[in-house]
Amino acid sequence: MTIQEAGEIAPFIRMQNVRKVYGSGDDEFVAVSDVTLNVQEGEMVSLVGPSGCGKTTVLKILADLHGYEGGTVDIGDAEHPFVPGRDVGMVFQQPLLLKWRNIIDNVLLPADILGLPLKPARDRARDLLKLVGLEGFEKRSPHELSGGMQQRAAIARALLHDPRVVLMDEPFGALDALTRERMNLELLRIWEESGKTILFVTHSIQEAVLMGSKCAVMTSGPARMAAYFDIELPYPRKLDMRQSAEFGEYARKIYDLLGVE
Ligand SMILES: Nc1ncnc2c1ncn2[C@@H]1O[C@H](COP(=O)(O)OP(=O)(O)OP(=O)(O)O)[C@@H](O)[C@H]1O
Repeated sequence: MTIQEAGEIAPFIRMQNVRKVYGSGDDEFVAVSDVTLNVQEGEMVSLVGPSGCGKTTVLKILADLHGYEGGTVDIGDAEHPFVPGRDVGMVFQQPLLLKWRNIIDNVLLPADILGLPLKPARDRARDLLKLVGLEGFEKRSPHELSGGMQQRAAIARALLHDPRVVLMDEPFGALDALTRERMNLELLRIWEESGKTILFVTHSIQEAVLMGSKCAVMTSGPARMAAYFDIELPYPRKLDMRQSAEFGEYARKIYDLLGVE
């Protein structure tokens, strides 16, 4: 019986035993040895692990920027085929705004690339700038905005073409601690309002627990998926939850999986 016949909702993203090797021959390097990950539509999955364990590689495979040598990756279904160029939004550690474009024109970049009609795209860019708290900054240059504000603009840009999945690679890693905490709460709000499926890569165990509805823990040597579990903390998530026993248990579980004393 298939999952659909059993009455369950098929996962939106299905990665089974994915293996990725860089180079060949003597230079061969196994970046990811065995990743299995099912993501339902609308989930926020935090992907946590040490540097070099293959987190970015997993995102690149999902965005179809990389092939892979073993396993299977399926996204969407036959009725709604997934087209990475159209259906993925990406946010990186650096906002990567074009300095010669003002903020709204930066947010409009995917419309230029995908050839979307400009008028509705501009209206959507305005709405998204409002969603990320940048209303009134449309005409500013990137250098006039703080690092946190620039990253908000990058999030709006990633949402412009209404992607089905947003891949975020250490999006707040370059921000100071206080701004990072504020952005964590902002992203949770944006996620709840937009209903997007988000994969969120982080090195921070606390951030992984705070942000995730699910958490994937990856370890290195060899790089593999050590665990994948629900984070059943209530919503809306709040910073002071980090002091709760329940939060502490999730954090301890991840520390144990990563072999951190
Ligand atoms: N294009 C490439 N060619 C060869 N090796 C690569 C390439 N890209 C990544 N690697 C190697 O694959 C491993 C996994 O890299 P990846 O960037 O996925 O890790 P990561 O967990 O995202 O690391 P970080 O947290 O430091 O960003 C690393 O050892 C890296 O050196």
